[in-house]
Amino acid sequence: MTEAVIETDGLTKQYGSTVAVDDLDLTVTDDEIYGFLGPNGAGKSTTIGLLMDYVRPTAGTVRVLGADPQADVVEIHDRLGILPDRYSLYDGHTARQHLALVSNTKRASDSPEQLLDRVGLGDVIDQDIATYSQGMEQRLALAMALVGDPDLLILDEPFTGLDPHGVRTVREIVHEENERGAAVFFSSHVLGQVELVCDRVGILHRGQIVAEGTVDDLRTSADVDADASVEEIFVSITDEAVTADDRAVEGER
Ligand SMILES: Nc1ncnc2c1ncn2[C@@H]1O[C@H](COP(=O)(O)OP(=O)(O)OP(=O)(O)O)[C@@H](O)[C@H]1O
Repeated sequence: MTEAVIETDGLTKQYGSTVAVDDLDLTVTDDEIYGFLGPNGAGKSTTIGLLMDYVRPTAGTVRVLGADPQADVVEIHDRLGILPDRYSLYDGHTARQHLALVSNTKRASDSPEQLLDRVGLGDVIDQDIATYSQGMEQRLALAMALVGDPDLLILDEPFTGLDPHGVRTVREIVHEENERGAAVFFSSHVLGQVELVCDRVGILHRGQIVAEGTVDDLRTSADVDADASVEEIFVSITDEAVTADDRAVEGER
């Protein structure tokens, strides 16, 4: 029997006249790898911010790991690993020190060597992170998300800045974590990787889910060829959503 690890009901976030997340009903279960896709500005990072209680909803509810992020933030953060879109690393400190910081907060006892080996940073564990490249920083941020064997991993654009080896490493880690028993929720623009990794995807457009299912489901429902790539499916579905919006605006005139 699966349980929901993410559940939103009518979730809405408005910034002035901009509706970043619009009446979103989203469910992710404890056994799945869910890809959260959408064009720039669709509301992916805002949704993740709402799950993490970095921002507060204008309307609707959120449950993460069965708890309310506004009330049970510590409990949730103890059981969750997050790779945010903008993370802070501290120049003058090593990767080992960064992991120790997260481990202390979570009262976890992971081996920093093992975690950094997994992300390909085993050789630079005691090097000042000021010397790290963008891809190395991204690998360290991923290692920090893995501390404490989380039940849920939320990864905002985990492939950013990574070379092909790094992309493969992330894919392997996502699978390993899922096999260990963690659910994985990640946003991505790297559409080629999505089919290789995700059990299910949701496509967000102007704060609303416009398509959801397995990549095969979406291929069948979208107006594309049977062998269409995820990119072709994505473009077809989001273009269709734009056309539907334009028609609705025309209808209002
Ligand atoms: N703090 C904020 N103040 C005002 N508007 C915001 C704020 N954060 C996000 N927005 C707006 O909300 C909408 C959704 O933004 P969000 O960053 O969630 O999209 P995204 O799907 O993550 O985009 P990207 O793929 O470019 O990272 C955009 O129109 C954005 O301009």
